[in-house]
Amino acid sequence: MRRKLAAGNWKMNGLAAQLAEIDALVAACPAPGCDVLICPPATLLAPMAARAAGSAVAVGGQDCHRNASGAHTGEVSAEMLADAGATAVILGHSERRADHDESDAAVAAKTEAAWRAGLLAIVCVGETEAERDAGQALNVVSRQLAGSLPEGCTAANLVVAYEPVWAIGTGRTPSNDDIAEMHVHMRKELTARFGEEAAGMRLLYGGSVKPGNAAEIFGLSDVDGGLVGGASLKAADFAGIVDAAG
Ligand SMILES: O=C[C@H](O)COP(=O)(O)O
Repeated sequence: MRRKLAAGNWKMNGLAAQLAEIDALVAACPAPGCDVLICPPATLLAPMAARAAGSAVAVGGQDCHRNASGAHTGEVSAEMLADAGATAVILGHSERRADHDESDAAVAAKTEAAWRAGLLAIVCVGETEAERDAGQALNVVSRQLAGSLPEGCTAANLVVAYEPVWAIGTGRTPSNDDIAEMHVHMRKELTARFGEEAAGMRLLYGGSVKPGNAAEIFGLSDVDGGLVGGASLKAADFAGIVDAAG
């Protein structure tokens, strides 16, 4: 039985004043029925981890460099994330693939870096609207999985997040049938490559998840929780999504 995961991605949002939302989330989720993770901007990681210490809310990073340290101005390593209190890191988000030209190979290298630092890697995949319209969604995700996942993926070190690019921040979501089809497809691909281990890997859906649609989406075949952007910024909204996952 896979324990569901409700993961929040604050993206480039949040100043110190917003740490009050973590206090509220911790108070609202004393004993959640799923794993709960918030990935703030790097500037808030350490203070957020300190405030969430001892609670059911874990914190994670939004990206990491492939190297542990060195002359890479502006970058943050997986070791630094772990040092700041992170237990997980989002990798290969479509915004990073688009804004920073991250290739599948770069995402695979970052995944290995995350493991080196003891972090859970949450690897994102997903098609554009043009790719879906062209009937290529399954193929695109297969290709991304093949290139972005290194050897050695296990249920304990990997989560895959399916985020159709056109559903992110738009209020639009695929049909339930399309979400289920993709998740079943991903499980099949992961099983072909990683064998029985794939049965325990958690597959998240992301893209316009809200308290109002979370329970329905999380109830679909092979959907093991969500990666949530906008609706993770307010504790009241995210607590509703945590409830839906539990
Ligand atoms: O990482 C989160 C996703 O990009 C989803 O964002 P959203 O919930 O604001 O659509």
